[in-house]
Amino acid sequence: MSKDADRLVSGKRGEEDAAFELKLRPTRLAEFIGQEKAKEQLAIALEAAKSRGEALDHVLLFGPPGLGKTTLATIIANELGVGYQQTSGPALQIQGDLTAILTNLREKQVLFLDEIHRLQAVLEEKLYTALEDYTLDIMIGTGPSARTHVMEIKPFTFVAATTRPGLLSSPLRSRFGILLRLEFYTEDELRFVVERSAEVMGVPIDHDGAAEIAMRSRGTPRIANRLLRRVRDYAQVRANGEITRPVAMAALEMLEVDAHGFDQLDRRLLMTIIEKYDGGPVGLNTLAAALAEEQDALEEVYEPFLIQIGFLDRTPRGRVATRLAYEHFGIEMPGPRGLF
Ligand SMILES: Nc1ncnc2c1ncn2[C@@H]1O[C@H](COP(=O)(O)OP(=O)(O)OP(=O)(O)O)[C@@H](O)[C@H]1O
Repeated sequence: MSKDADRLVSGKRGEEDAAFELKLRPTRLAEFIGQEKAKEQLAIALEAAKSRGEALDHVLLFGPPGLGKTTLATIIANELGVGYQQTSGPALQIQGDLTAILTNLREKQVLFLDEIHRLQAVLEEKLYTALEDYTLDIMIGTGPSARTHVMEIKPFTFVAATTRPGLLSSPLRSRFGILLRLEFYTEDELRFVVERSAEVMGVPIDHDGAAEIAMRSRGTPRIANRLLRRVRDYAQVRANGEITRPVAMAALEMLEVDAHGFDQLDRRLLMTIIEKYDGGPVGLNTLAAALAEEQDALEEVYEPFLIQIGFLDRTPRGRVATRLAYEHFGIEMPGPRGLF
């Protein structure tokens, strides 16, 4: 498991998350909290496809990890009443794997491909005709006598997810009719997520306890659910089992998750920019080296939330700590730079 997935406040799925997520995952669109824009767009497309009796257009879901992309893919299949199959870019290694999946598709089913930005280029090209007109070019034989056979496959709905839409080629992007961007959740929405999960898990929690967990969950349901599990343990061992605000606060303090949901790594990231690079700008690769972290993890997982809450700026010359970041750490911001 990567270092990042070990973090309590990472949006990436860790091993322990998987089993819980199966239980906690909403199964219908009406149970899916928040993401109103994406939900409305999807609801209309679903109804239209159902009334025409056709396969739903291909869907691209994008946004930071843990916001509900996999959940939405399963909801799409449930709402359409069709089969669901899941794979991922890194899992597909050879052409034969993809061919086998595509030729075994059932009518109008959903095929979900996670991390599509990590799909190999040869496999991506193979997908083009499958997505465009439900056909597959299959090579028969080798050498000069090789022939291409065009094979028909069943109409299906391709649902792909990515945290890095910018890495997709334009021919691939153009094959999706429905593009859904998932945003960070508000604290109120996350409170609902926490209350709903607590109910499913049979954990007593009051309104304020749920609000405290929501506030520290970095706009991300996966983190909210993970913090809820840790706070539940604390409540059972150190309190009477019920999660109230003081119990949640004490548990999260012990876990070193602060009021913004920052953990040590966020603090280290911002403090490195402030102290070592005078607040920035500092290039992503330099920053990654200074923190001994992977560039991808910084860009995909840590930065989006810090940017969203206005603590970090991504400029053409590099990353910059903002006034809010200085204020958070009680450090005076240096005066305007580059005047002389
Ligand atoms: N809108 C929501 N309402 C309630 N629970 C949600 C919602 N979105 C996500 N969750 C919860 O958060 C967990 C993570 O969601 P999901 O696995 O769909 O994230 P993801 O965006 O696909 O992440 P990744 O791309 O890392 O797989 C799920 O178990 C689900 O319980």
